[in-house]
Amino acid sequence: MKQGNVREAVLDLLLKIEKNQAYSNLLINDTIKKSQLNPKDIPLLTELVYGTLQHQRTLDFYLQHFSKRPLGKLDTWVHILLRFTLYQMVYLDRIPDRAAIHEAVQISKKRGHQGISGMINGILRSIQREGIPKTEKIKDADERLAIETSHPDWMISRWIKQFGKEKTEAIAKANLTHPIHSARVNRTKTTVDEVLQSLEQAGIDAEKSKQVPESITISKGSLAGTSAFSDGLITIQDEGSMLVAHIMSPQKGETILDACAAPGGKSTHIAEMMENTGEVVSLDIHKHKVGLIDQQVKRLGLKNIHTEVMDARHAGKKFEAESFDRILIDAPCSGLGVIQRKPDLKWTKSADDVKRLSQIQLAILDAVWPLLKQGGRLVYSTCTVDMEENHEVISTFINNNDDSKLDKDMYKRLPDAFLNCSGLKPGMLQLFPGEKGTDGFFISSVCKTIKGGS
Ligand SMILES: C[S@@+](CC[C@H](N)C(=O)[O-])C[C@H]1O[C@@H](n2cnc3c(N)ncnc32)[C@H](O)[C@@H]1O
Repeated sequence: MKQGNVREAVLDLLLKIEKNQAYSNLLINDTIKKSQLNPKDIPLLTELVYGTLQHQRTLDFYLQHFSKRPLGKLDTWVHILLRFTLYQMVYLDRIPDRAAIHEAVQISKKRGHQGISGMINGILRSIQREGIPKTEKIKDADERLAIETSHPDWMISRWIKQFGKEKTEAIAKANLTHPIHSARVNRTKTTVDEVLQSLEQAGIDAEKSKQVPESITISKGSLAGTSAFSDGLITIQDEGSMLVAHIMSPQKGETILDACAAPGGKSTHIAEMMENTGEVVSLDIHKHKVGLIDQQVKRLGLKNIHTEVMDARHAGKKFEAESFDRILIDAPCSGLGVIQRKPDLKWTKSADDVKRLSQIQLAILDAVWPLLKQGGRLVYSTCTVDMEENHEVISTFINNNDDSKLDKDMYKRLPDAFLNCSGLKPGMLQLFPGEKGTDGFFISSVCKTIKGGS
């Protein structure tokens, strides 16, 4: 397949993402599976789709200087074609500008009339001649940061208010870099060294993590088709997520509730730590997602996970009060910590989503709390960087429940590498993108006091 066709696939994908608000990662995987694309073209397709989504606002700032019409008035396909062609010109050194422009003009001739291809050619040639405009002229410093790092204003102002300017700049810049790929070794079946040997034979570059004992980091190659993956020796998982099971610290034979469990990354980690003893009850509100947990349980050869389709807010109807030793709520959230992997979240999420989600998070906490044994531990986590969904949800919950208290010893169960995290507070850890090479992630541990005890 010629490169021109790859770019047409990119245009179709970006149009679908823009119009249907479909998730980029799901759509790309689906397109790759269904299309006849030459495997050699897939890295370019992925780079153009993710890169354009990631740098969308900066690209629009540049384009607006050269377009006579407001960008919002252009046909969507024209706007998107300009965006991803400019992405190649600004960010991809290996593609000559004239080649990128030529491809854009060819596509525009197929899709539109002569006038449109002339306009596209005109805008792109002007940028090629004059260079991109400077952002220094943007007077408002917060708006400049938002445009330079391609984030919406509301997100940048929120982070500045919550974490300060310096931290916000670090988060926003880290969001533009490539995420680190890591995987968890299933120590019920094998060891880290054995997995590394097997991956080396499969041509994958991987090494032991310096941060989490059961983690390996991958610098080259895809794990999906390897025997280590199909034989259930590894699970692809970010190291921030791996910390959850460490903070839970489940003991052999315990009964654990994972209230929002699909696709099962953390349930399976907990079950592995319990070495196939006890029981992990894994709930999810969506039936098809519970099927995904079942697939992972089978692949990993685990015997101690029981799955059920259930809205965690109704768990009290099915399970007895004080019946679980530990509970995990890995809550539905805005996902602002995984922008490196899902850049479209910047353009689809809003401050209203954060508010709505924080109410659901609190409702789930309230519903499952009675199910925790006295003296037990509840771990709450999200993959977001936002105080309203994180610190505030936990503080509100603790204020409303006299038998709850922050677990001040939580840090003792963290691997040493995380003890100097800037977001570590008593009973709470906010991981920021870029700080420890993990996703932006939040974990809090809450203890249930024993009646009549302290
Ligand atoms: C962040 S994801 C969980 C990821 C999972 N813990 C893992 O590590 O693979 C949140 C999950 O909560 C589920 N969910 C949303 N609302 C729920 C509810 N009211 N009750 C139970 N599950 C819910 C979603 O379907 C989603 O699968």
